[in-house]
Amino acid sequence: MTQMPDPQNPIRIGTRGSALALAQAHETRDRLMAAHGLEADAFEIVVIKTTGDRVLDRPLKEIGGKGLFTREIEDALLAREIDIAVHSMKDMPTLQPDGLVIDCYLPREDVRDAFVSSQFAAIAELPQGAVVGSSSLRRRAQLAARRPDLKLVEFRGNVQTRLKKLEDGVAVATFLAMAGLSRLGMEHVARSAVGPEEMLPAVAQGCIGVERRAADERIAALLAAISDRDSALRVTAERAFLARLDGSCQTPIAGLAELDGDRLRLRGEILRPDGSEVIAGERVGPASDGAAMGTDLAEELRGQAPADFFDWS
Ligand SMILES: NCc1[nH]cc(CCC(=O)O)c1CC(=O)O
Repeated sequence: MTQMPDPQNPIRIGTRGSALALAQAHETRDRLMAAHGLEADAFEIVVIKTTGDRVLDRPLKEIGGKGLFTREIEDALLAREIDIAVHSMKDMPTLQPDGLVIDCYLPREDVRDAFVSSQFAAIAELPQGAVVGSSSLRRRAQLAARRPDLKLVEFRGNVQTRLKKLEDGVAVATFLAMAGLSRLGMEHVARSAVGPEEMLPAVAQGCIGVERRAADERIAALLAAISDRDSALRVTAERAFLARLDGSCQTPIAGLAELDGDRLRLRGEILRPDGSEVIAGERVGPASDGAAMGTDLAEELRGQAPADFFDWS
């Protein structure tokens, strides 16, 4: 029989310390409590600082390397300092270290980006030459592709920091994930949601994934009860697409899978960082073929990309 957690031997949930990360860790804990009839004292939330949290003064692409927001948390899992790790799947490398797996995905939040501005209601309203803040390679490239007139400035930091920069007039608009805002109870900050036709979201945007030690059967059984099948199917397709394209985190990539019954529609897009070229495509097929569709779509887009498309240096 599976040994249930108790206050003497709590399940240790590893997470980053940002307000959003903590909200996601609490959501995971609450779902586990509800699924297994446990009290909050059966869990302990362990905050772990990552390189991405520490280095705030440089653009992410300069700090470079994969797993900027995840490596220290995975190390803690492997060292048995925590039992599960809660992640924004958007920030996760496509491969997990030996000994770790992610096979639990929570029901997905809104996948769209939010347009945030006190003066303007949507991208189309931005005047010629307006200054927009974003440090996301994808959002910057997508915006530049649509609106080459806009001026883009770096905008690092958590939601509160970025809103403060807007207030201070560093830029007139920025973008945040709708999912992050709604998990923080800050939906009101979004002036409008940007549809996937206008801005295809990042792979796995809005999806929380729970990582564990592959050999930990007790935790596997606990997590199975809260794993969402639709999220898993969609994120599997999107991450297969990403995995086949990836390499550096220097290539702007977007991808979104949606389910209609058992049919999965996967859209994908790669861009030049300056938005001067966008290569997009889609696949539709049975949901169980998501991974193959992702790989296949990635191959198609790679096939259309000029030889220099993936070297940015
Ligand atoms: N890169 C940071 C990050 N990772 C996940 C989210 C939002 C929540 C999500 O997409 O699940 C954010 C912030 C943002 O893009 O506004």
